[in-house]
Amino acid sequence: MMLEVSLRHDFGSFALDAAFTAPAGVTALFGASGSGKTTVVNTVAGLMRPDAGRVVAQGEVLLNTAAGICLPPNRRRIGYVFQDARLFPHLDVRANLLFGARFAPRGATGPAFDRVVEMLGIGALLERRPGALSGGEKARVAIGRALLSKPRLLLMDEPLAALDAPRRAEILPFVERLRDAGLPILYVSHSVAEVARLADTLVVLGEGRILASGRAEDVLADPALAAQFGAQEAGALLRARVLGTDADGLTRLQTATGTVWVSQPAPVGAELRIRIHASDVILAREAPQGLSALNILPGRVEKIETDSGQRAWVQLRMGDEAILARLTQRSVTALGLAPGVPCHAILKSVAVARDDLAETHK
Ligand SMILES: Nc1ncnc2c1ncn2[C@@H]1O[C@H](COP(=O)(O)OP(=O)(O)OP(=O)(O)O)[C@@H](O)[C@H]1O
Repeated sequence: MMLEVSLRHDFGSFALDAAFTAPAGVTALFGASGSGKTTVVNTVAGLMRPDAGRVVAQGEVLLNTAAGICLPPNRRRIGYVFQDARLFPHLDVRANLLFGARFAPRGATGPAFDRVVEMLGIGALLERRPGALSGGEKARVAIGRALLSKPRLLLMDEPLAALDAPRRAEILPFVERLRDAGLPILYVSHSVAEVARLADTLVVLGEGRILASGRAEDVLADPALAAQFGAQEAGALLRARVLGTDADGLTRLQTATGTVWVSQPAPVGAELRIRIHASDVILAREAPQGLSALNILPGRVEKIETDSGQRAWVQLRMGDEAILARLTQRSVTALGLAPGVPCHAILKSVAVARDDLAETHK
């Protein structure tokens, strides 16, 4: 286990009682404003000491209030990227980056200065002060500074929240590169699109409690949690591999249960995540004929969750994966949907998670 966190804290007006574990990869901490995300991240970083808590990173105990252990932030080997970058205004970019390097422990592994500068595309900015940088450039320098401290874990607290859509789209590939390089990341976000694109593990926080924690695709496809993600944003994540491009330009993808076509070009063999919004799914009991929709996948109803309106969330199981559909309760009754019933999902629209992000924030 890469990270184990448990904490209890009472602010008086707000109490937090949360525990989760995270394997390697990107763990997204998702929750509404005020649900306690920053408090969790600050506890991991050592910026906050909870009433009771335990934090273990890669086997090393960073906090154990019961045993009186609480390592100071600079001894935790954790990089922290804040929402507002927090660069030193009187230092140029080079000096800001070198400040991070001062905290790198002797013998720690991680990319060297030149590599970080190249990876983040900040070579032309080294002599500038933060006041002369755009929001996206500041974010990249803040990531660079954190990386140069050679952390064992990177904490990112809504690093893109202060940025506009084009700037966000510019930074995300860098975060993906860090993920692919194997750096464990705890990523705070309340954007479902960001979570769908980046997260391996998803932890959902609500009013100081953990509502769910597990593989991102399982949590996103859980009908009991769909309301947390919102009627517009809720939807499942499927893994797909690019098979090729058809003569008409559509890209053919292989998912666990069938072929899916998307309009975005992608190289053969690439592993993609596709995101299917629950509101873009129609269910049919029989395989439909004479329909313009290209993407139809077979599955079996697993769970149905009615909401307070006239709607319901239906989870369709497809082997190891699942799709979520938002239907009226009238349709659920008319189709005779119940757990175990075989069904076909007609996908009105399928988006590659990467392009989906840009679209969602347009
Ligand atoms: N030092 C403090 N004293 C009192 N209450 C606090 C303190 N820090 C946080 N809180 C309260 O704890 C709750 C959780 O705050 P926290 O910043 O962890 O939430 P969050 O999920 O990160 O929110 P956001 O997405 O808005 O940043 C809030 O109600 C906040 O007012």
